[in-house]
Amino acid sequence: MSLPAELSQALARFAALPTVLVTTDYDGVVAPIVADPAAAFPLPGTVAALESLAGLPGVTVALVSGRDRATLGRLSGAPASLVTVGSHGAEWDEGFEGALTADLVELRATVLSGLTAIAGRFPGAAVEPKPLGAALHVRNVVDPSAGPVALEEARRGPAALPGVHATDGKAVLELTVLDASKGRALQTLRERTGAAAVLYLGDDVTDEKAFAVLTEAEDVSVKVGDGATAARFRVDGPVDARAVFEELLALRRG
Ligand SMILES: O=P(O)(O)OC[C@H]1O[C@H](O[C@H]2O[C@H](CO)[C@@H](O)[C@H](O)[C@H]2O)[C@H](O)[C@@H](O)[C@@H]1O
Repeated sequence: MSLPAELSQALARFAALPTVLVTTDYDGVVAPIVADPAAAFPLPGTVAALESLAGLPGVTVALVSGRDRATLGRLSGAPASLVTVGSHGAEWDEGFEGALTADLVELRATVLSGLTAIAGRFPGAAVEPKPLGAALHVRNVVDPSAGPVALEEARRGPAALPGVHATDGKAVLELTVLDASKGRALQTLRERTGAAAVLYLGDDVTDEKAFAVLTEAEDVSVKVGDGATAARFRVDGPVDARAVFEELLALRRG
């Protein structure tokens, strides 16, 4: 598989830097999009390439996902050498980015029950509980015209509660009680590693916050799939994303 020439050139410049941070979204990039969120497993070879990159001097690799961190670890099978950041940037190895107070725990329970009630009225809808909130999935709603109606009910209901943060995704509305940003997560990782440049691949609207902070000269932002984006480069899907990691690995190994 050959990548766009300009992307390959950017990867070559990136690979030549002393310290780099390789980051990626999970669903839609490492794992192809599938109907069942619990069955979204990595494309063969992608995690192996990331693990090999993480084993090279001067390279840090991180998965930055909307998934809760435990699920991200389980589904991805990521080895300990990969940093994992969950809940759209709010969930780290050391805990949440912010305090989950008793009030927020109660608010999270309200959000979960509100979304569950809505899902119960739309056959095929499902709720994915997360430590900081929940996601309402409508990909499998039986009546295709009903999915947007369910999402709109959620927007006008639980999403409108004070203190609730809503994020749109692919056939999903995610509600959290702590504000989170993949962009902030990348900035934190950049500071912690002292990396000269950051690579990030993402496929969804939430990834735009990550692309927005990749403003250094040798940063490389790659949109995976269709849709408006601020990323500098675009590839078609997870197979191409794997090719990006494999090409970077070959370049870095020299
Ligand atoms: O930030 P990401 O790693 O991309 O995670 C975003 C959300 O991905 C998952 O939902 C999406 O993928 C599912 C599996 O392919 C698909 O069935 C669903 O329609 C998509 O919205 C995940 O379930 C969410 O928790 C993540 O936040």
